[in-house]
Amino acid sequence: MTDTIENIKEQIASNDILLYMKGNPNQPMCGFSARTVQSVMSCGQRFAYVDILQNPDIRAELPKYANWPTFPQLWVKGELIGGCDIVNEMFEKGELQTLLAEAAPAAE
Ligand SMILES: N[C@@H](CCC(=O)N[C@@H](CS)C(=O)NCC(=O)O)C(=O)O
Ligand code: FES
Repeated sequence: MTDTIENIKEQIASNDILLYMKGNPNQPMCGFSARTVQSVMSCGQRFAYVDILQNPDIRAELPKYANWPTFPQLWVKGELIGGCDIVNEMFEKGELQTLLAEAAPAAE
């Protein structure tokens, strides 16, 4: 359990844009994850993802660590932004684009 939390902390610390989702960006396994990854991809920044269906330990522990009960979860610069509803609302307002552009590492 502690290893899982350490692993989660490491993932969050080392990825400025990180999406915990069901399935992967090319093949989401749930409508909530599908809609969220669509918005994130539309912002055009590189992002990391973790498929929680392949990582049941993370699926079990992250909701407690994050104090957020469901997936997907979008984390930006070490902070939980939210799930499907929040991310899509931000996208529609144009806020997600700005947030991710500011978080993305400068192009190399
Ligand atoms: N309203 C939520 C919808 C997400 C949701 O309800 N996710 C459920 C079904 S995919 C979930 O993660 N359940 C816990 C689990 O499957 O581990 C959001 O905005 O993200
Ligand atoms: S897997 Fe059933 S609602 Fe997401």
